[in-house]
Amino acid sequence: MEMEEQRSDISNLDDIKLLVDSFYGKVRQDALIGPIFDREIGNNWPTHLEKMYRFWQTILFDAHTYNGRPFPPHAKLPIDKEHFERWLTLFESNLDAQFAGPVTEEARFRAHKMAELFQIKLQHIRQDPFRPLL
Ligand code: HEM
Repeated sequence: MEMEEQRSDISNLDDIKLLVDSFYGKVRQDALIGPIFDREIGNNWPTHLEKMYRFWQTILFDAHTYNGRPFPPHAKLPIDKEHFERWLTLFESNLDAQFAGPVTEEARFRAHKMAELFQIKLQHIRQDPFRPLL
């Protein structure tokens, strides 16, 4: 007999930790974007992961544990369309391998929106670095 698929939705902080840890585990192994993260983050992975738990907790559960500004750390990175596409591919395959449901769909939607917004902002600064960012 075939096993029924039993993915449940993202429903608590432990789920978010699992999502974030497994995603960045894959990111670090990726030949295209892994080195960019590792060069910037160096020994600060635990801090970055903590920040990302808070970020997703704030977005998905309306728990206001993140109050940073997501864009500035990306402003000077050598990232383009292909890097964002890879980021999203890894994010979605990792997401779908573990979770399913409305909160999962919200995570997918927000990841795409942020990637889109970051690319618009990057294009804007690269056109004219002296124009104010925000
Ligand atoms: C290839 C694309 C990307 C690269 C290379 C990248 C890389 C980075 C790096 C190096 C940092 C700074 C880490 C640190 O020093 O703590 C960072 C922070 C962050 N990234 Fe990305 N990122 C990418 C795409 C995205 C996307 C699509 C999202 C959308 C969810 C995102 C969300 C964030 C957030 C929320 C922070 C923390 C900002 C803060 O408060 O300091 N990133 N990212």
